[in-house]
Amino acid sequence: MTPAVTPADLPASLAWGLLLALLLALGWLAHGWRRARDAQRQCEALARTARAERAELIEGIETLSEAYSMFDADDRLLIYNQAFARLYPASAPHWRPGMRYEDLLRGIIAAGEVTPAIGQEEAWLAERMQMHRAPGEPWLQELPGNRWVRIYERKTASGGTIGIRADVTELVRTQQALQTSQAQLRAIISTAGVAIVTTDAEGRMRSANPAALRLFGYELDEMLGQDVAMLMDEPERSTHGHYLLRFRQGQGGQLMGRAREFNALHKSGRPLTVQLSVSEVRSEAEQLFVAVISDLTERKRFEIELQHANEQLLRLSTTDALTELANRRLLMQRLEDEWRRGLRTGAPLSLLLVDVDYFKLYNDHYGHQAGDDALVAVASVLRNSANRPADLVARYGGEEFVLLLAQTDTEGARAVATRCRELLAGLALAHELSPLGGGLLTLSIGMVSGVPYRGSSASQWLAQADLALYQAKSQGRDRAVVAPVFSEA
Ligand SMILES: Nc1nc2c(ncn2[C@@H]2O[C@H](COP(=O)(O)OP(=O)(O)OP(=O)(O)O)[C@@H](O)[C@H]2O)c(=O)[nH]1
Repeated sequence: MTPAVTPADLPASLAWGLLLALLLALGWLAHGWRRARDAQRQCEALARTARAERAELIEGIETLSEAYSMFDADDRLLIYNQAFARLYPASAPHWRPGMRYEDLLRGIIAAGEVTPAIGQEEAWLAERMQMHRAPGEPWLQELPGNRWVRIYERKTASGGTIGIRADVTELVRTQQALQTSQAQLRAIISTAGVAIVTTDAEGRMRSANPAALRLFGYELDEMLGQDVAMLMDEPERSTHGHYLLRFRQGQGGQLMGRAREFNALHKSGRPLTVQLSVSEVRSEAEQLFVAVISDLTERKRFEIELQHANEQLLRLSTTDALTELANRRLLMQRLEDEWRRGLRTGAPLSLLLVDVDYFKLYNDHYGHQAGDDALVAVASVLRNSANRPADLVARYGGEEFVLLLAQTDTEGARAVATRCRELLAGLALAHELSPLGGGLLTLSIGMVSGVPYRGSSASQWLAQADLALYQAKSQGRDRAVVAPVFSEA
């Protein structure tokens, strides 16, 4: 049996050697422990830094108004902000870090959160994944409720994908409203009955609606880019350039927005009367003029015809058909007018009531047609006897006539009466059955002259003329008698 060796049996040098080795081992262990502890501390510090940086990153992306998402090179979800989750609220609660983009997308599609995917889910997914793998230009995605996001994706250096989504609903809706109103405007312009021509600030035509092409007779390409003066007739054609220049210099412009008549020109050279109204449309980019033009040519022609017809009607309603003298209606109007004027001004007025003598006998003897001819001849004599502009010769009825002589006193009236009888005598119209004037047609005239006064009236005055005529008849006819009703002027 081998006896046990005790330290006391070892030589002293070996003991010292062992002790040294032990001390060295202890030192080495202590060093290793310190290194391990330092490494652990470093790791903890790095982890803290990483957590702090991630927290800062999250804080940073949460401050973005846009939705933010990031997927790694394996297309697994790394990080996203709440704005991204708010865009797809139904599927977002199921998102987990590390989930694949395709699965996230399937969740969105299944929840019906992308409008164009509804009803064609697989096809849309395939197309969307292709875009996601090779992102290009930003694009618009429609979400339910006519909401819109603008999506921009790009690849990171490590092969991941960053997605930025901006809610552009308001912008898109504004554009939609604008497009709707533009479409409405286009429809109105193209179907409008009035011509609408737009020009730039230099007067070059930018657009013309179908009514404008019809009105002016041009094709659209013959008008576009041309000076709008080609549609104008003189004098507007020559002055338009100057007017436009002055308008651009801030002078003139008084015609803007006001409808006015305008001389236009058809392609054929035919003049057109149009109504023109021009408005200025000024944006930051440019200045345009919009002209609304309606054709007045037909209306103008119709107006002239109507005016002629009205004049004709007025003439007919105030003219005696046989003699073409004023009729009784016009006489009574003028008599009232002159009466009132005389009251106001104190001017004298005369009235001659003229009657053909023995006209019944004339008719009976020569026939009614000859009687008509004789009345026409008498009318002509009377007309020639009273030829001042203010005189009025009227057929009062039957074979009776009235001469209304404004601003004429008794002497003037007598002179006119004498002229009537002499002119008729000059015609020497035979009236074989008349016992007067050597078998010629003669006239009896009752006259009234004076200044109208209050308390009397035009009709009383006419009655006095009738009385004077009656006296002329009873005194033997073929004469003129003055009624003593007014103070002689
Ligand atoms: N041809 C024709 N005759 C007319 C017209 N208007 C009235 N007369 C006629 O004129 C005649 C007027 O006759 P009276 O009123 O008796 O008067 P008179 O025969 O002229 O006799 P005194 O006036 O007394 O001299 C009638 O025979 C009417 O028929 C007309 O438009 N044409």
